[in-house]
Amino acid sequence: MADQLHDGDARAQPMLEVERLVRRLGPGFTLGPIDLSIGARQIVCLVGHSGCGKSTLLRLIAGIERPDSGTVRLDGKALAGPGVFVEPEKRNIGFVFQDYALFPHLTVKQNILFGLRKRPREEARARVAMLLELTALTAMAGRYPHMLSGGEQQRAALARALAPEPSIVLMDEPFSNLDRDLRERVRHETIALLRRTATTAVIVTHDPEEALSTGDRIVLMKSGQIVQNGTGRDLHDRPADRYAAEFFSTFNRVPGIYRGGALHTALGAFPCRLDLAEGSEALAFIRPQAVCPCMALDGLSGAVRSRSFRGEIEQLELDVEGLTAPLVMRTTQRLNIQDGKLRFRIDPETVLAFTAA
Ligand SMILES: Nc1ncnc2c1ncn2[C@@H]1O[C@H](COP(=O)(O)OP(=O)(O)OP(=O)(O)O)[C@@H](O)[C@H]1O
Repeated sequence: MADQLHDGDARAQPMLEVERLVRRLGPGFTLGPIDLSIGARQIVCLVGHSGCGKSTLLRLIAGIERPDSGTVRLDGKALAGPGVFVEPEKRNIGFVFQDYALFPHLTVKQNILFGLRKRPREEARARVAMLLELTALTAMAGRYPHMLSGGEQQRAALARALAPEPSIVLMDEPFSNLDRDLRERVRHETIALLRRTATTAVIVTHDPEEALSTGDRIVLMKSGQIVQNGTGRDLHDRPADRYAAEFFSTFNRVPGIYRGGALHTALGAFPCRLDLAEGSEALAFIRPQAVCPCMALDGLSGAVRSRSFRGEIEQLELDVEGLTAPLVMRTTQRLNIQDGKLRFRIDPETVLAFTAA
């Protein structure tokens, strides 16, 4: 699988290394200290809610912003650190901005050629032709940016960023200007292109699904810090804390008491390990799809408060004795509910437990 393949690369050959990186922005926000290592050919998604510092970290790597302390190293060469600061244009880093920032007065071809000014003419021409073909823009080479669709502009911006053969490409919310359908297709094409050209990339997004489906690794940030760094499966299935859990999924939060290595709730006891004293309050995080309809008479039961059919799945809210909030259930089963009551069980495999505070 791609995940494992690229994970292996990260350990063998770190390409971008960020160590103890700190940037203070005014009195209210400090980024870091950040430690991050990215392997060659990895695609890393930087995610987190608005204002958590994703763009600031990207700008520090690019050199658009200067760190207060810490180091940035690319291919073993220090770009920022004590007594060192390499200007952005000398970093061998490609950048794709949210608005693509194509030069409006230059054609697609001229935009791509821009980063190749110092190359011999023939070599630059050949490279532009290759990139136009890769991005399926050959027929549009003579058009100006305003004559392109959003998806085409995005591809042109990527071609321009890839032209000088950068060590790494940084992309800040590169798909957010596209509408939903186009967004998925352009994202797919972009990732395929990054793979085909064996490009290392860091992509900023605030969209959890986009991160899960795009990144070999996901770096989740909160208030200027990295909360968790791992594969999509790690972050989705084994979130480090409540913030990480709730960033990627919705949950029923069911209160309970931690005792004897299990969380005892109104829905049963769930084995878990928490750094809490016996008898402490804690929360079970139960995914709606872990609430499963069942026939067993000794199972749990709830009164159906609402039903919402959504095509592939149906979402229900159940009033369950001992719970103050309705329990949300999502199922692909077609339910035949008599007398407004439903029996269910909880799949304990996916239940998470967190401290209540
Ligand atoms: N030049 C600046 N001076 C002071 N504060 C700043 C400056 N630039 C950004 N900030 C603050 O730093 C924090 C991080 O900003 P940043 O743009 O890195 O977040 P982000 O995670 O990329 O957010 P978004 O998803 O909304 O783009 C925010 O609270 C922002 O208001």
